[in-house]
Amino acid sequence: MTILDVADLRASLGGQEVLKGVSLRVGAGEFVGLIGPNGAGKSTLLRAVLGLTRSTGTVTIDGRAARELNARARARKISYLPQEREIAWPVSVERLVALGRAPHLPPFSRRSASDDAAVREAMARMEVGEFADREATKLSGGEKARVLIARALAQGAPLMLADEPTAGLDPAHQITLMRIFAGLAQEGGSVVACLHDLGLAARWCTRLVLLDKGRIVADGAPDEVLTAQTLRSVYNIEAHLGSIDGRQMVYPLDLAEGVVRGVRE
Ligand SMILES: Nc1ncnc2c1ncn2[C@@H]1O[C@H](COP(=O)(O)OP(=O)(O)OP(=O)(O)O)[C@@H](O)[C@H]1O
Repeated sequence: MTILDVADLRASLGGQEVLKGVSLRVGAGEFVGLIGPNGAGKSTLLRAVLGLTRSTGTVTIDGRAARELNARARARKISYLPQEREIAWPVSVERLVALGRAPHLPPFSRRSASDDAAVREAMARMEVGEFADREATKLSGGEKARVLIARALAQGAPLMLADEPTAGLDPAHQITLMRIFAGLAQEGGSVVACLHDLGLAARWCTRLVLLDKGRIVADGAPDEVLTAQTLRSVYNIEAHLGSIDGRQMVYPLDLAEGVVRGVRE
């Protein structure tokens, strides 16, 4: 079942065409890592899917044209974790996570028991329960990131779009998050996450989509996408490639034109 269908998406920012005809289908059960160098257009692609950046082409979400969905209906279909981790309001962590349930609540109604359960579960998953009563603006950068991820998880939409979700997280919480996203996919959900850590992307994603200069240049299983040649031509790096437990392993070593001593492909 296709949850997201993007066809010939084009977007321009500051007079430059940033997305140059991107087409992508994401099915239930997929954990897609959207990778590519800085400025490739990854965030713009997520924002265009959400209707936050003007674009041409078509976006279909769970069988319905995205343009026909109002903001609430869209938020029931897509959880979004933006790249910016600013928290504007001095509310408690628990209240902030609970905002994730807002698209599910009829106007002026209180949260139901199942909303409360979703909030508790999301907080437990991201291990933010211990600071439930603290003011969210006063947390550390990584703690704020975990709270915002918990809010996106509480939203409980079938599609999660996450922009650099592991940024600012310590290694244990990065792995926790990748496990959670892999778990969402295994339960039949879909995740598209912009990632710069190719090691995490290779290990946990079921599929990688490599964007470069506004175009998809590779799309497939991690070991098909992360080849020595693509790493050189798109990222300008040499990397050690291998496999652990049958999954692709990537360790960036040096710039492609740099001298890499003692390592042979
Ligand atoms: N508001 C804007 N006005 C003008 N140009 C913009 C704007 N936002 C983004 N861009 C440009 O569009 C291009 C794509 O940006 P985008 O943020 O989508 O890239 P990205 O792949 O997410 O990069 P990164 O990995 O650095 O986050 C970049 O060249 C960027 O400078």
